Amino acid sequence: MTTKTKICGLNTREALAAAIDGGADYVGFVFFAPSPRHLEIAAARRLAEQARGRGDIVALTVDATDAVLDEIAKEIAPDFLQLHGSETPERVVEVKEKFGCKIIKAMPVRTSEDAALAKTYTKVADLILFDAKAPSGATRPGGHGQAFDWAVLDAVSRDIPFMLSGGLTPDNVQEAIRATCPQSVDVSSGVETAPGVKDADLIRRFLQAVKTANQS
Ligand SMILES: O=C(O)c1ccccc1N[C@@H]1O[C@H](COP(=O)(O)O)[C@@H](O)[C@H]1O
Repeated sequence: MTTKTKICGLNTREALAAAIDGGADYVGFVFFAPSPRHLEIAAARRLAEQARGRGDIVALTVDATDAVLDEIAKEIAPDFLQLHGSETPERVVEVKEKFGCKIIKAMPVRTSEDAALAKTYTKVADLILFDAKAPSGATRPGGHGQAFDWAVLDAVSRDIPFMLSGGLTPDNVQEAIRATCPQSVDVSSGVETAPGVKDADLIRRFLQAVKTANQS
Protein backbone atom coordinates (compact mmCIF):
# COMPACT_ATOMS: atom_id res chain seq x y z
CA MET A 1 0.00 0.00 0.00
CA THR A 2 1.23 3.49 -0.83
CA THR A 3 1.18 5.75 2.22
CA LYS A 4 -0.03 9.29 1.57
CA THR A 5 1.32 12.38 3.29
CA LYS A 6 -0.16 15.43 4.97
CA ILE A 7 1.87 18.44 6.01
CA CYS A 8 -0.16 20.43 8.54
CA GLY A 9 0.06 23.91 10.02
CA LEU A 10 1.42 25.48 6.84
CA ASN A 11 1.53 29.27 7.15
CA THR A 12 3.92 30.64 4.51
CA ARG A 13 4.09 30.45 0.71
CA GLU A 14 7.61 28.98 0.92
CA ALA A 15 6.65 26.13 3.23
CA LEU A 16 3.52 25.42 1.20
CA ALA A 17 5.59 25.32 -2.01
CA ALA A 18 8.00 22.83 -0.38
CA ALA A 19 5.04 20.63 0.58
CA ILE A 20 3.32 20.78 -2.81
CA ASP A 21 6.48 20.47 -4.91
CA GLY A 22 7.61 17.58 -2.70
CA GLY A 23 4.39 15.73 -3.49
CA ALA A 24 2.33 16.10 -0.32
CA ASP A 25 -1.15 14.65 -0.86
CA TYR A 26 -2.83 16.88 1.75
CA VAL A 27 -1.91 20.36 2.97
CA GLY A 28 -3.34 21.52 6.29
CA PHE A 29 -4.25 24.98 7.56
CA VAL A 30 -5.02 25.52 11.24
CA PHE A 31 -8.00 27.61 12.36
CA PHE A 32 -7.64 27.60 16.14
CA ALA A 33 -6.59 30.87 17.74
CA PRO A 34 -4.49 29.42 20.63
CA SER A 35 -2.27 27.59 18.12
CA PRO A 36 1.03 29.10 16.93
CA ARG A 37 -0.05 27.89 13.45
CA HIS A 38 -3.41 29.69 13.46
CA LEU A 39 -4.28 31.49 10.22
CA GLU A 40 -6.64 34.38 9.65
CA ILE A 41 -9.11 33.77 6.85
CA ALA A 42 -7.54 36.21 4.39
CA ALA A 43 -4.07 34.64 4.71
CA ALA A 44 -5.53 31.15 4.47
CA ARG A 45 -7.47 32.09 1.33
CA ARG A 46 -4.26 33.19 -0.41
CA LEU A 47 -2.46 29.97 0.56
CA ALA A 48 -5.46 27.87 -0.49
CA GLU A 49 -5.36 29.43 -3.95
CA GLN A 50 -1.67 28.49 -4.20
CA ALA A 51 -2.52 24.89 -3.28
CA ARG A 52 -5.81 24.33 -5.09
CA GLY A 53 -5.73 21.46 -7.55
CA ARG A 54 -2.25 20.41 -6.46
CA GLY A 55 -3.11 18.67 -3.18
CA ASP A 56 -6.19 18.23 -1.02
CA ILE A 57 -6.79 21.26 1.20
CA VAL A 58 -7.54 20.42 4.83
CA ALA A 59 -8.96 22.99 7.27
CA LEU A 60 -8.26 22.01 10.87
CA THR A 61 -10.77 23.20 13.49
CA VAL A 62 -11.44 22.42 17.14
CA ASP A 63 -15.09 22.26 18.26
CA ALA A 64 -15.84 25.08 15.84
CA THR A 65 -19.23 26.76 15.71
CA ASP A 66 -21.38 26.69 12.58
CA ALA A 67 -20.53 30.35 11.98
CA VAL A 68 -16.79 29.62 11.90
CA LEU A 69 -17.23 26.54 9.71
CA ASP A 70 -19.50 28.47 7.36
CA GLU A 71 -16.86 31.16 6.85
CA ILE A 72 -14.14 28.55 6.26
CA ALA A 73 -16.35 26.63 3.81
CA LYS A 74 -17.24 29.77 1.83
CA GLU A 75 -13.85 31.49 1.86
CA ILE A 76 -11.43 28.55 1.71
CA ALA A 77 -13.54 25.79 0.08
CA PRO A 78 -11.45 23.02 1.66
CA ASP A 79 -11.61 19.44 0.43
CA PHE A 80 -11.60 18.19 4.04
CA LEU A 81 -12.53 19.58 7.42
CA GLN A 82 -10.31 18.08 10.14
CA LEU A 83 -12.35 18.02 13.35
CA HIS A 84 -9.75 17.94 16.12
CA GLY A 85 -11.93 18.53 19.18
CA SER A 86 -14.60 16.61 21.09
CA GLU A 87 -17.07 16.47 18.21
CA THR A 88 -19.58 13.63 18.65
CA PRO A 89 -20.49 11.25 15.79
CA GLU A 90 -23.80 13.18 15.50
CA ARG A 91 -21.91 16.47 15.14
CA VAL A 92 -19.68 14.92 12.47
CA VAL A 93 -22.78 13.95 10.45
CA GLU A 94 -24.23 17.44 10.89
CA VAL A 95 -21.01 19.20 9.81
CA LYS A 96 -20.61 16.96 6.77
CA GLU A 97 -24.19 17.62 5.65
CA LYS A 98 -24.18 21.35 6.35
CA PHE A 99 -20.82 22.24 4.84
CA GLY A 100 -20.43 19.60 2.12
CA CYS A 101 -16.82 18.69 2.95
CA LYS A 102 -15.23 15.34 3.56
CA ILE A 103 -14.34 14.83 7.22
CA ILE A 104 -11.15 13.78 8.98
CA LYS A 105 -11.98 13.03 12.62
CA ALA A 106 -9.09 13.18 15.05
CA MET A 107 -9.03 10.61 17.86
CA PRO A 108 -6.78 11.37 20.85
CA VAL A 109 -4.97 8.17 21.79
CA ARG A 110 -2.96 6.91 24.74
CA THR A 111 -4.39 3.41 25.28
CA SER A 112 -5.92 0.67 23.13
CA GLU A 113 -9.31 1.62 24.65
CA ASP A 114 -8.86 5.13 23.24
CA ALA A 115 -8.05 3.67 19.82
CA ALA A 116 -11.11 1.38 19.91
CA LEU A 117 -13.38 4.45 20.17
CA ALA A 118 -12.59 5.11 16.50
CA LYS A 119 -15.16 2.45 15.62
CA THR A 120 -17.95 4.84 16.62
CA TYR A 121 -16.78 7.25 13.90
CA THR A 122 -15.90 4.97 10.98
CA LYS A 123 -19.36 5.21 9.39
CA VAL A 124 -19.60 8.99 9.67
CA ALA A 125 -16.04 10.24 9.00
CA ASP A 126 -14.20 9.81 5.72
CA LEU A 127 -10.91 9.28 7.50
CA ILE A 128 -9.89 8.64 11.10
CA LEU A 129 -6.78 10.42 12.38
CA PHE A 130 -5.01 8.90 15.37
CA ASP A 131 -3.08 11.53 17.31
CA ALA A 132 -1.36 11.50 20.71
CA LYS A 133 -3.47 12.77 23.61
CA ALA A 134 -2.38 16.28 24.54
CA PRO A 135 -0.35 16.71 27.74
CA SER A 136 -2.42 17.80 30.75
CA GLY A 137 -2.85 21.56 30.95
CA ALA A 138 -2.18 22.02 27.23
CA THR A 139 -4.00 24.89 25.52
CA ARG A 140 -4.48 22.97 22.27
CA PRO A 141 -5.43 19.33 21.64
CA GLY A 142 -2.65 18.59 19.13
CA GLY A 143 0.51 19.81 17.51
CA HIS A 144 2.81 19.05 20.46
CA GLY A 145 5.27 16.83 18.62
CA GLN A 146 4.56 13.96 21.00
CA ALA A 147 4.19 10.38 19.83
CA PHE A 148 2.05 7.66 21.40
CA ASP A 149 2.72 3.93 21.64
CA TRP A 150 1.84 2.76 18.13
CA ALA A 151 1.21 -0.78 19.44
CA VAL A 152 -2.12 0.39 20.89
CA LEU A 153 -3.42 0.52 17.31
CA ASP A 154 -2.95 -3.25 16.92
CA ALA A 155 -6.47 -3.84 18.22
CA VAL A 156 -7.99 -1.58 15.57
CA SER A 157 -9.03 -3.40 12.45
CA ARG A 158 -6.62 -3.07 9.57
CA ASP A 159 -9.76 -2.52 7.48
CA ILE A 160 -10.09 1.00 8.86
CA PRO A 161 -8.15 3.43 6.69
CA PHE A 162 -6.49 5.85 9.07
CA MET A 163 -4.08 8.75 9.17
CA LEU A 164 -1.31 8.56 11.75
CA SER A 165 0.06 11.63 13.54
CA GLY A 166 1.71 12.65 16.77
CA GLY A 167 5.41 13.29 16.98
CA LEU A 168 6.29 12.09 13.49
CA THR A 169 9.59 13.32 12.05
CA PRO A 170 11.74 12.62 8.97
CA ASP A 171 13.72 10.22 11.19
CA ASN A 172 10.90 8.11 12.65
CA VAL A 173 8.24 8.14 9.92
CA GLN A 174 9.54 5.03 8.13
CA GLU A 175 9.42 3.04 11.36
CA ALA A 176 5.91 4.39 12.02
CA ILE A 177 4.73 3.22 8.60
CA ARG A 178 6.22 -0.25 9.10
CA ALA A 179 4.62 -0.54 12.55
CA THR A 180 1.11 0.65 11.75
CA CYS A 181 0.45 0.48 7.96
CA PRO A 182 -1.44 3.78 7.86
CA GLN A 183 -3.34 5.14 4.85
CA SER A 184 -1.45 8.38 5.43
CA VAL A 185 0.94 10.12 7.81
CA ASP A 186 0.50 13.65 9.14
CA VAL A 187 3.19 15.95 10.53
CA SER A 188 3.39 19.44 11.95
CA SER A 189 6.01 19.95 14.71
CA GLY A 190 8.42 17.45 13.16
CA VAL A 191 9.01 19.72 10.17
CA GLU A 192 9.48 22.89 12.23
CA THR A 193 12.47 24.61 13.84
CA ALA A 194 10.21 26.21 16.51
CA PRO A 195 6.45 26.02 17.19
CA GLY A 196 4.77 27.45 14.08
CA VAL A 197 8.01 27.89 12.09
CA LYS A 198 8.03 25.43 9.21
CA ASP A 199 11.33 24.44 7.60
CA ALA A 200 11.37 23.69 3.86
CA ASP A 201 14.30 21.28 4.19
CA LEU A 202 12.60 19.26 6.93
CA ILE A 203 9.41 19.14 4.83
CA ARG A 204 11.38 17.79 1.86
CA ARG A 205 13.18 15.23 4.09
CA PHE A 206 9.86 14.03 5.53
CA LEU A 207 8.27 13.62 2.09
CA GLN A 208 11.37 11.84 0.77
CA ALA A 209 11.39 9.45 3.74
CA VAL A 210 7.79 8.44 2.99
CA LYS A 211 8.58 7.99 -0.72
CA THR A 212 11.48 5.72 0.19
CA ALA A 213 9.25 3.69 2.52
CA ASN A 214 6.70 3.37 -0.28
CA GLN A 215 9.35 1.95 -2.62
CA SER A 216 10.60 -0.72 -0.24
O1 LIG B 1 -0.88 22.14 15.12
C1 LIG B 1 -1.59 22.65 15.99
O2 LIG B 1 -1.26 23.69 16.57
C2 LIG B 1 -2.87 21.99 16.38
C3 LIG B 1 -3.78 22.72 17.10
C4 LIG B 1 -4.98 22.13 17.48
C5 LIG B 1 -5.27 20.84 17.12
C6 LIG B 1 -4.35 20.09 16.40
C7 LIG B 1 -3.16 20.66 16.00
N1 LIG B 1 -2.21 19.95 15.28
C8 LIG B 1 -2.35 18.61 14.79
O3 LIG B 1 -1.88 17.68 15.72
C9 LIG B 1 -1.38 16.53 15.02
C10 LIG B 1 0.02 16.18 15.53
O4 LIG B 1 0.91 17.21 15.35
P1 LIG B 1 2.49 17.03 15.61
O5 LIG B 1 3.09 16.54 14.31
O6 LIG B 1 2.69 16.06 16.71
O7 LIG B 1 2.96 18.40 15.93
C11 LIG B 1 -1.43 16.90 13.55
O8 LIG B 1 -2.64 16.42 12.99
C12 LIG B 1 -1.48 18.38 13.59
O9 LIG B 1 -2.07 18.90 12.46
